[in-house]
Amino acid sequence: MSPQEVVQEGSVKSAEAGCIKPASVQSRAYVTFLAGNGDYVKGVVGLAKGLRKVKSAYPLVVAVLPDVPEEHRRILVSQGCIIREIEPVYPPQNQTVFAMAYYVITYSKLPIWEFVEYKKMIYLDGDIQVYENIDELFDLPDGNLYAVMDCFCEKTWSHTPQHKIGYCQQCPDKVKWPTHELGEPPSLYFNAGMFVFEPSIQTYHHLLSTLEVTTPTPFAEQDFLNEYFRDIYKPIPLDYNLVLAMLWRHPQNVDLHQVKVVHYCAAGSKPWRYTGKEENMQREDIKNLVQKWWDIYNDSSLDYKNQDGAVDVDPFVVALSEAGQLNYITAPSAV
Ligand SMILES: O=c1ccn([C@@H]2O[C@H](COP(=O)(O)OP(=O)(O)O[C@H]3O[C@H](CO)[C@H](O)[C@H](O)[C@H]3O)[C@@H](O)[C@H]2O)c(=O)[nH]1
Ligand SMILES: O[C@H]1[C@H](O)[C@@H](O)[C@H](O)[C@@H](O)[C@H]1O
Ligand SMILES: [Mn+2]
Repeated sequence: MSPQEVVQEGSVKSAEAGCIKPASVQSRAYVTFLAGNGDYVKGVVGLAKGLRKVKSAYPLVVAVLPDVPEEHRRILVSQGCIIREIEPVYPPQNQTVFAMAYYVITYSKLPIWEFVEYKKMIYLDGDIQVYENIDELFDLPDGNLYAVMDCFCEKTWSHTPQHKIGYCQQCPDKVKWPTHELGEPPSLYFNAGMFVFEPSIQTYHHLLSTLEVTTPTPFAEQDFLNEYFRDIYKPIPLDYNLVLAMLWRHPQNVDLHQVKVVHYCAAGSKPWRYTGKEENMQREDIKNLVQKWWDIYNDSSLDYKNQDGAVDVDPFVVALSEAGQLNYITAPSAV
């Protein structure tokens, strides 16, 4: 039997466990985003293997831009991922200087709202690793966007009033927000490398039409999503997206033993590019976390083909998947 099975009305049969899951549970997936022909594909392979290691019950969908080469798509399918090609989304023309020049491509994350064959999804950046099962987040009440609060202390934030006065929402009592001079403190702000959301075509169209009249800002789609979802944003514990700078900026807020998800976003921390030369990269905790990522990436027992019950992927299914035609077909559970 092929691992991919067509969703029948109401329920789906899992090839691995042979059990019937209600449609409401089956229509859940993790989703990540991949652009270009560079090395981020390694991050996504690591993520697929990490989700498998923690026995996540849901597949990993990879939203790929047209510039992701065939070879990379094949690698991802062979790791049990579902490939969905998306069209790029561009911000309006502007002179904006992004915090990182390449953040211009992260607006292309927005088409994941079109994946309405899933009722609920958890978005994860390709530079994230999942060390404990987080499937429970799918059970959070509908109607909100859930994510972890960001930290404003790194240099990338130096353009903001928060950074300039030393205020951070992670530690709001350390330097108090000067309400007398600046009015109300800024709304809670999430890191957009991880969030729980509900796909919706209506929301997608509204996101695009709003983007057309929104001036780009340094944190690109992260700023945009924060503004757009301001009223329904609900913070979740930082264990679900440890932004690495928290380790040296707010160590009192972090208990590494509790952390389930690590986001290798600090400068120099992407495991597949790690040299140890950048600031803070010689810390023992960072070296351990980079090693932990490699341990999963290099563990061949976590390759999809080596999983009990996994079947070699049918090349025809691969081709269809690459063409973006498999919207209504599920991947095996646990990616
Ligand atoms: O060449 C690239 C660059 C990025 N990506 C994808 O885009 C994601 C975002 O890039 P980074 O993870 O390098 O960026 P940061 O973690 O520093 O960025 C943070 O800020 C960004 C824009 O402000 C986005 O919101 C991003 O999701 C958020 O985690 C990557 O994980 C990856 O999934 C690629 O596929 N190829
Ligand atoms: O999303 C960005 C990014 O992940 C940065 O690397 C980090 O410094 C941030 O605080 C942030 O907002
Ligand atoms: Mn990231």
